[in-house]
Amino acid sequence: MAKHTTAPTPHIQAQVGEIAETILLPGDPLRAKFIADTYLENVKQFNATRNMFGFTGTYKGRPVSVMGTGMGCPSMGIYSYELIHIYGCKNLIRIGTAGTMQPEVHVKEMVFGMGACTTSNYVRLMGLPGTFAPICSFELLEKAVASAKELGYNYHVGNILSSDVFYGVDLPHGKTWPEMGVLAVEMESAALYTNAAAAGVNALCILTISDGPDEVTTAEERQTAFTQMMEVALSLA
Ligand SMILES: O=P(O)(O)O[C@H]1O[C@H](CO)[C@@H](O)[C@H]1O
Ligand SMILES: O=c1cc[nH]c(=O)[nH]1
Repeated sequence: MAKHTTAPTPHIQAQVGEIAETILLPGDPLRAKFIADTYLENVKQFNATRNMFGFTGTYKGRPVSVMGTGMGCPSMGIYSYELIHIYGCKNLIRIGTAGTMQPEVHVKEMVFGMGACTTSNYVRLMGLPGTFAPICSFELLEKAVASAKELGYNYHVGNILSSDVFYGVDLPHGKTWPEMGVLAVEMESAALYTNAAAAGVNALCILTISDGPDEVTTAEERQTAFTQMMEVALSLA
C-alpha cells in the first residue's frame, strides 16, 4: 500500500498551497484546460505530470482549481486521495459526461449524482463489514440545485452508476440498473464519494448526458460544449 505524505506526489507536481480548497474534477484533462482558459482569471498551471493538467485561478474573485482525473475509479481514487490528504482540498466537484439510463434523461441535460452505485471493487476494498453507500455532500448538492435553478438550467437529481465498463457487457442481472431508478452511467463518482467520506470532506458529481440510445456527442463537445455543469460547479467556489 503506497503512502505519500508530502508534496510533490508521484502524480501531482504542485507544492502545498498551490491548489484551492474547492476543485473541479473533469475526467478529461483538456476539459480542465478549457475551463481554466474560459472561466478563470489569474491562472497558474500546477500540474502536467502524465498530461493530467491542473490549474488554479480565481472565479468571480474566489480561488478555485480544476484538474483532470482520468477515467475509472482507480484513477479517480489516486487523484482525489492526493488532493484531499496532501493538498488539503475540501470541496471536490466532479464534472463528467455520462450515458443516460432513463427515457426522461436526455442528451445534453445535467444529472446531479446523489448516490453512486458501482460495479467497481474500489468501495469494497475499504474493508467495511457490509456494503457502503457512496453519497454526495448534501450541502454541495443543495447549493448546486439552487444555482441551476437561478441560472434557469434543467437538471435531474438521483442515483448514478459508476461502472468499470464503458463498452457494455450484458450480465445476467436479476434486476437492471434502470429498473432500480438509476439515472445515468459514468465511471468515477463512487471512488470520489468514498474517498471524501473516509476523509470527512465534501464531494459532488455533476454530469452532462453525452450518450443516449439515438444520439451521441463528439469528443470536442465533451471537451468544451457542456458548459452548464461547469458554470454550476464554478458557482460553488
Ligand atoms: O467525461 P468524463 O469526465 O471523463 O466521464 C466519463 O467519460 C469517460 C468515458 O468516456 C469516463 O471517464 C466517464 O466517467
Ligand atoms: O461512462 C460513460 C460516459 C459517457 N457515456 C457513457 O455511456 N458512459
